[in-house]
Amino acid sequence: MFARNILPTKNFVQQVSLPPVEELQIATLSLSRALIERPSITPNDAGCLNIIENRLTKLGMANERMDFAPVSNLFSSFQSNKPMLAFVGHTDVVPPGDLTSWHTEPFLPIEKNGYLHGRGSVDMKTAVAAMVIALEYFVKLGLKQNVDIGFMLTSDEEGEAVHGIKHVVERLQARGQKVNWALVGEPSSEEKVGDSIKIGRRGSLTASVILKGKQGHVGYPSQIVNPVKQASKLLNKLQHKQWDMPSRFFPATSFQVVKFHCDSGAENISPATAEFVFNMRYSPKQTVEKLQNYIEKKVAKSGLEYQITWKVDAEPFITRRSLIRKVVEQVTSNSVGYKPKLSTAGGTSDGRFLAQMGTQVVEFGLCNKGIHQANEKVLITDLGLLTSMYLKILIQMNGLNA
Ligand SMILES: N[C@@H](CCC[C@H](NC(=O)CCC(=O)O)C(=O)O)C(=O)O
Ligand SMILES: [Zn+2]
Ligand SMILES: [Zn+2]
Repeated sequence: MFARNILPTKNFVQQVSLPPVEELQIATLSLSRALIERPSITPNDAGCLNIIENRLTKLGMANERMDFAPVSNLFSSFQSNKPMLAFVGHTDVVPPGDLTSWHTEPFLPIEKNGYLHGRGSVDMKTAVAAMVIALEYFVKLGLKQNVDIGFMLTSDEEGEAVHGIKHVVERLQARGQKVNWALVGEPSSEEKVGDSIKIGRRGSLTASVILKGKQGHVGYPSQIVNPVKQASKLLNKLQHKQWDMPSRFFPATSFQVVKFHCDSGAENISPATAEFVFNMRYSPKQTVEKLQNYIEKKVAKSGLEYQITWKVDAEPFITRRSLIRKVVEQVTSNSVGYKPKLSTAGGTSDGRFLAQMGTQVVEFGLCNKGIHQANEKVLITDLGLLTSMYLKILIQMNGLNA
């Protein structure tokens, strides 16, 4: 249980007669299936947002398409001029990859042994469906809406992520519109729904390095400079370096090589260049400048001519104390009996764009086992559970601001 002083004052959920979880599950499953059968490989939305837009319109929401071709974006709200709680998510999915690794068709939703199978079932069409169903039931309850409820959805989260939520946030900022709290539905849970929520994310930094040597006959080593020798020495150092230690909320900074290329075109010629790309997920103990300076010095030490190109994909962010976090913690512990771990592990998320506009961001969704893998699947019973928790969050957030 929580210490009393961090609990929101009242449990408003207790005062409401909630729909049966089974009913929520059936509705969420049906909408999830409709979304999964659309092959929305990033940045293609494949009609998912139209389905959602139609349902939100029926609830009396004002929908704005903020598309930026080929990306589709939807911003919806009740336009009540009250502080806003926004549900944030994406309809795009990563490509299925090697089809022979799949036991089912990626874009054919199949229910088998208690699981719903299909690309996007984990990440994150089911969570988008759960958000919509939770709001439909919340509206049906007829409670007073003390906060405006918004939806911010995109088809560009898995790809470049440049014309998706970032674009929507820029449009809202340009007209002075604020989002007070954001609930991102990325699959934050580990073993059981609600056992882990994300309260921030590490930064992401990518670099491409080209080391230039001297090509020549492999049988005359004194006449050649093989850049692979320097590249492997350098990578060995960078891959084994302890960049920093984990802190209370952040895992340590990590370094991963994602591409390595050298090819002279023949077996008896050493290559003229070695090229590699690495990605770092960095904690707030680092800065981009610090990492760049360190790595550039090490590359220069190779003694070879080189070229480095940097790309800052994401800055780290964290939401420390916030109402939305308290409410999510309260709802999970009251619903499933355990307090979620507060995490910042995993990839980056669109939460970073909202954090930049001062929004309090929390990510809470289904279990992330199998994310981006072949044979993606979720437990069907988890769908009802997640929807009921989203519904309780809506009830509690609206009560708290009465
Ligand atoms: N390429 C874009 C956006 C990449 C976002 C991606 N995020 C996830 O996979 C989320 C997974 C999770 O919930 O942990 C990533 O981290 O690469 C960019 O780099 O900006
Ligand atoms: Zn995702
Ligand atoms: Zn993803």
